[in-house]
Amino acid sequence: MSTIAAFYGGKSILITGATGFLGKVLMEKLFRTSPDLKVIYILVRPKAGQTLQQGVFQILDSKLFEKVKEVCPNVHEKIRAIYADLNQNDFAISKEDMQELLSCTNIIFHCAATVRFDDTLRHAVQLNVTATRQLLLMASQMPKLEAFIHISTAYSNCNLKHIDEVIYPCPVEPKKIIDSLEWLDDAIIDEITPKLIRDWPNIYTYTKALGEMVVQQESRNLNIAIIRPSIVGATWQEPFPGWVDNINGPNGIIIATGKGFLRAIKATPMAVADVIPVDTVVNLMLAVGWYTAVHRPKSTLVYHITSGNMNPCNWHKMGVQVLATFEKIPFERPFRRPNANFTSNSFTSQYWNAVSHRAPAIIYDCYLRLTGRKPRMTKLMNRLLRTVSMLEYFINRSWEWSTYNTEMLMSELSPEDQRVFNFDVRQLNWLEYIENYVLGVKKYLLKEDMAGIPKAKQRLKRLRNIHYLFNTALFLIAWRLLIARSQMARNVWFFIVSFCYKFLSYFRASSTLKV
Ligand SMILES: CCCCCCCCCCCCCCCCCCCCCCCCCCCC(=O)SCCNC(=O)CCNC(=O)[C@H](O)C(C)(C)COP(=O)(O)OP(=O)(O)OC[C@H]1O[C@@H](n2cnc3c(N)ncnc32)[C@H](O)[C@@H]1OP(=O)(O)O
Ligand SMILES: NC(=O)C1=CN([C@@H]2O[C@H](COP(=O)(O)OP(=O)(O)OC[C@H]3O[C@@H](n4cnc5c(N)ncnc54)[C@H](OP(=O)(O)O)[C@@H]3O)[C@@H](O)[C@H]2O)C=CC1
Repeated sequence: MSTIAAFYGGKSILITGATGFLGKVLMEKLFRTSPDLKVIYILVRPKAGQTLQQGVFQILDSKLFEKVKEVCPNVHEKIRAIYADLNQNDFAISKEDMQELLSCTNIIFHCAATVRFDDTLRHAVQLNVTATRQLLLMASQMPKLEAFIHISTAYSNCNLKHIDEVIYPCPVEPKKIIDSLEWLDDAIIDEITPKLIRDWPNIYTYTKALGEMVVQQESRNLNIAIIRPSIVGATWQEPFPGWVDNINGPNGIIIATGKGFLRAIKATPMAVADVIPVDTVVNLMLAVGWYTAVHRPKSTLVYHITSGNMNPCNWHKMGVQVLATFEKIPFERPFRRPNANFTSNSFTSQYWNAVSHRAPAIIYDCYLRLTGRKPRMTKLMNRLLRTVSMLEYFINRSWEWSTYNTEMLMSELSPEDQRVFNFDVRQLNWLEYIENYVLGVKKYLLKEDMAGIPKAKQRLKRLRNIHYLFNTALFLIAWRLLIARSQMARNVWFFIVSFCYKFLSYFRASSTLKV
């Protein structure tokens, strides 16, 4: 029997961000390995036109929870959804619900966050910093609390090249920022944001760093641990390979490439693609929850869950395998044939954007106009290029994350726990993982049927022929224009034509002689 699975039996667990990508996989694993847990409280913000119960059923109806329903048929009775908005004071939780949470919770997993790179500083601080502070305050009033697990990101200190499993101080105290946001107006906040975030690439990573500082400062005598995953990708093994449910990070790029919208990207091919499967992250989270509660380390431990130092894969290898998978399993109705160029040069990148992205979009919009339809491709392309430009920072650099605490924890687990809660990324086969990832994007994100593959392959052939035809026509037009303007081009042209003519005459003469 797994010690970790047994530990969660009979426990009341509070999860924030349970409706998100990581939160759902966490709940699934908890129910599957510890079906005898008492209850999972989830803090859910109200959604228009949906009751809390409908929201829970929607989550449980997903394919992700199919196995759970077999091992834990009464799973819906063990989820207690609580109305909460982490942007509000006291999270807008009712008095009764708050009382229940305070008196019953044993373990907290704090996953909720805004992961948008372009959020306003006010909103990102509210969610990633102030809400964390408020949750810690709540935690300090929970008599039965055994562990508080805070989910941060490996990029919270991405302004450094080598990152240790420690909490780094931020230049400005989180409390000062929280206080000043109360009285500063939005226009001034926008103005000072670049000065505040300094060498962090975006508001998201900056506010996650502030969130960690808050955890350190407000930890009181709680048992706390911080987990820092790198780029969280589709499931590797559990409950089945390839599960994804949002377009963040690589997912959107895989769709844009597979659909033929994105054909070049400014990336450093040899930079480490530090993707980490979501089930690996969840296994570490559960192991950390157990270790923190049972072993009660004296200080707040930080755990890195990254792939680069143990089993590195670079963007070149990842890109080549993604493209190879599109050959076998193409996406339906692509705009152009998937192809991609990596370039680390700004000038070449702009050239590709003009030739491979903007020009085809303009041509397609002209076609839509001519056929009486509303043009839309240029707008879509501009939004995509804006998104890609925001991700570029992360695909043009490599970082080194130390993983002493994560390795220490691995060595503390029994062989059974190492198997059930496997977070040893050295066993990951990248080629297999990437293929399943792309397949998962097709099935679970795009909801495409595998029966459509032959038709998609036919369409790709047609697109290839159109591509060749278009390039030949373009070449001939360019050549014709060149001939009209340059004596040298004319001479070359006449030389080639007369050479071909002589060759053909010789060939005809020699074949006539043979007869
Ligand atoms: C040398 C030779 C090599 C040969 C081979 C070459 C092959 C190359 C081919 C490439 C194959 C693919 C391989 C994978 C490459 C992957 C690159 C991946 C980069 C990953 C970087 C991740 C960085 C992670 C850092 C930190 C990790 C974390 O801690 S948290 C999670 C990260 N958070 C996010 O990812 C959120 C980012 N998103 C946002 O902030 C917002 O979405 C936005 C600001 C980018 C856009 O916001 P907007 O207001 O416009 O609205 P929104 O509704 O959100 O979306 C608008 C449109 O944009 C599309 N969209 C959104 N996200 C993505 C995305 N990631 N990729 C692509 N498209 C995206 C979305 O569909 C919307 O489209 P429309 O509705 O049609 O307008
Ligand atoms: N995905 C990744 O690549 C990485 C993620 N992380 C970290 O992992 C954690 C989870 O990320 P992930 O699951 O990918 O993110 P998602 O965006 O998928 O999920 C975010 C969750 O937070 C909830 N949330 C947002 N705002 C509020 C609010 N005001 N009140 C209540 N709940 C709210 C969302 O609820 P709703 O469903 O209502 O929107 C959702 O459940 C985050 O802390 C993130 O920083 C770290 C590294 C990489």
